[in-house]
Amino acid sequence: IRAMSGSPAVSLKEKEGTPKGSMGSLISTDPPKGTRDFPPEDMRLRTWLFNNFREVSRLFSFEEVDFPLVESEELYTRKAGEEIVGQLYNFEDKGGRKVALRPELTPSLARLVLQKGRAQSYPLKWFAIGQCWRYERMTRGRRREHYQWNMDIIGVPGVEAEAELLSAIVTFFTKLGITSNDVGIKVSNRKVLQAVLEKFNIPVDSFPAVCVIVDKLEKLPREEIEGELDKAGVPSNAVEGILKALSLKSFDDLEALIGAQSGAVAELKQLFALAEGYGIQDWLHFDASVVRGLAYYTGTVFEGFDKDKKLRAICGGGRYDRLLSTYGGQDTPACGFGFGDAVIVELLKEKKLLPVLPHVVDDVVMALEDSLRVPAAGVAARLRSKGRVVELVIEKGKKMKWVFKHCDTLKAKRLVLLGSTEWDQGKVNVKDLDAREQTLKTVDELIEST
Ligand SMILES: CC(=O)Nc1cnc2ccccc2c1
Repeated sequence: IRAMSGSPAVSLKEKEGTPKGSMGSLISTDPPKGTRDFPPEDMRLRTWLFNNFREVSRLFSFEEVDFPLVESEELYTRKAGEEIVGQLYNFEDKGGRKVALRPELTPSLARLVLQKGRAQSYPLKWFAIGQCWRYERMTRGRRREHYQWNMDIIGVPGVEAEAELLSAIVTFFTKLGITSNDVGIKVSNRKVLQAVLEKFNIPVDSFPAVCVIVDKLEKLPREEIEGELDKAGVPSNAVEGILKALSLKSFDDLEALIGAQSGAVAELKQLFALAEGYGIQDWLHFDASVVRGLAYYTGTVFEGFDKDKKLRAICGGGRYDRLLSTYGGQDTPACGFGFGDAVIVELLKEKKLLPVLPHVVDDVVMALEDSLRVPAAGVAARLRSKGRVVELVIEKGKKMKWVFKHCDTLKAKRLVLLGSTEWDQGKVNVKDLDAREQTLKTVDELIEST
């Protein structure tokens, strides 16, 4: 798009050496800061990844749903100090509505569940793949958008739901060639922290904020965490208890701290027993330090991590039994996960598991003279109606050397040439590029042989 010369509509970055088109200087061709374009090769990888997301969701009998990218800001105005809320990509629209580009998909899913109400037969097993946004002021150079795959189960109070979700995640990793030597899933339960806060008589409504704070334990210095806990109303003697609880390594330690009758222990034991049934136990690791950074989790929490510890969390999720009631709806048990499109690609690169995805066609069709372009279009149309991927050469003046190179790039299986000598006999020249044979065929014979 060339900015009109004279008074440009867009702010032009007049850099010397900016190529000058006929109408004026070039606008920036970069996408907005923190966002990506998907040119063909990158789009093929994204499509491949999303097709795997969809295939696993299908195997687990989940149904696809979708929602608008823009949502009312009130869906995300949680007060627990979450980073994702602090970086809301929000604005006021021309109708004065306070809206935001969604930073995650779960609130939209909860809204849709509430909208559909009990008209749905529970449990609901829904999945979505959607772009999520954040606005980071600091030029940390981090991305401002990514795509997330979400799977959610609504209406199942037991950990059978979490077990299904964990099995789906493992199925996905396995499908891509990732093993339990490469990746693990840390599993814990926020009821551990809840029990500790109760022991120190810390008010229940500070629970979400405390979770958001302690989720940063491995990212911020200890004194900063303690300062934030203090501001959240956690007495200093409780801090020790909290940190101790988060460092526990076994169910026995857990029972010793919060008692064998605690919900957390029972749920975790049952979840790990179910995992044995799925055969995914090698992937799961109890780790009390996992809390996740979203305020609304209430029970099981989990996150996928790479065992080389080079990358950020690959995916994450948990149980959020109170989210629907915070939106004024009926309390409904729910759990789900989010799986981003960025870290997984870094992991596949690390493990040399990135697929090679050339742009592949079946047949290349070319008229050797302009006078044969019309019949060539007919040949292409008939091949396409048989489901063949056809690249019809529509450029002018291409020679044989060029078209063979083009077939090689496209990994074409056949080259169909229309030349007047053969065409006068009603034939086309069919080159089988794999078998390196060529035959003259009528178009009918060509179509039949496809
Ligand atoms: C690695 C990466 O791209 N993370 C990322 C990128 N964009 C986001 C946008 C919204 C919420 C979380 C996000 C997370």
